[in-house]
Amino acid sequence: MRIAIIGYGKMGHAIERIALERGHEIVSVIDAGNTDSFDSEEFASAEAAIEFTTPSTAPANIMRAASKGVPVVCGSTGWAERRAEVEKAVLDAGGALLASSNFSIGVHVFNNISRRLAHIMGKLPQYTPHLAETHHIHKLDHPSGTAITIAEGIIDECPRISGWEDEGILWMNATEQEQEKMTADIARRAKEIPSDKLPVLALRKDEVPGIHVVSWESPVDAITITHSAKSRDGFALGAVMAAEWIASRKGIYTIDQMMDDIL
Ligand SMILES: NC(=O)C1=CN([C@@H]2O[C@H](COP(=O)(O)OP(=O)(O)OC[C@H]3O[C@@H](n4cnc5c(N)ncnc54)[C@H](O)[C@@H]3O)[C@@H](O)[C@H]2O)C=CC1
Ligand SMILES: O=C(O)C1=N[C@H](C(=O)O)C[C@H](O)C1
Repeated sequence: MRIAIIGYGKMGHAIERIALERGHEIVSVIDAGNTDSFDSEEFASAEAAIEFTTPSTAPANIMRAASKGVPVVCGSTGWAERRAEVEKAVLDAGGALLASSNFSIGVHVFNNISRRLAHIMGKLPQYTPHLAETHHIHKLDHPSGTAITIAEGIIDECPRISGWEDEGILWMNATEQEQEKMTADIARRAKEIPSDKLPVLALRKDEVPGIHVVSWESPVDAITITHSAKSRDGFALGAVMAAEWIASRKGIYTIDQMMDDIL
């Protein structure tokens, strides 16, 4: 099928490689310097566009692609507050959108396990939850979109957890002295987080593609589940599969709808 790539950074390059491996044609590549290509015939000829850019640019890109009649798969994170506006614009344009904080099949499995665990923990008040995410130092948003999605799953399933709270960010490439200060700030903030809130901690280190850790701790033990991405290929493969899935559809879809359909 004919695919347009919006955002030719780390994910855009991985998506291009995997889309070509799966026999697709890349008809248009749009990055910050050539956004006028949205108006090109090549872009309009795409059967789906895959958007991985930045929190501030994703909403306009999705709406622009939808206005050209191209179904959109969006992996950009950090724009949740504009979701309703974007979805309305896509529906008004008669378009299609599947936006997800994480396209990896493994994260989909992990999230289901985390939800099940949270459901069980609803009956075990001695366990306190914690969520930590680790990503590369270039990441613009925190906590990660995936962490927010996992947190929302825990909140849905465990009645005594009514929300999540940002515990802070720890830059692990900082000097020892800076790290000590950040750790002290995080510890101070952690003490202020009420027991009905899930603390979410962000760590930034080197080129880590993405690690998410959910733990439930009681006075006598701890249960910990981890998803660790080995590269960006799992995210890129899921995004290309999502483009294949959405090409013939109209409307707003979730990753769960797609995964339930294909798995
Ligand atoms: N949903 C998922 O599975 C995943 C989501 N992400 C998210 O995807 C986004 C991109 O991640 P990376 O590729 O690692 O970032 P990156 O920084 O390597 O690439 C972003 C690209 O977008 C381009 N860009 C900026 N403004 C633009 C505009 N107005 N139009 C078109 N292109 C524009 C930049 O020039 C850059 O090439 C981030 O929000 C990240 O959190 C990343 C990995 C997996
Ligand atoms: O910025 C990244 O790299 C990633 N972002 C997504 C997120 O915010 O959850 C998905 C993945 O963890 C990598």
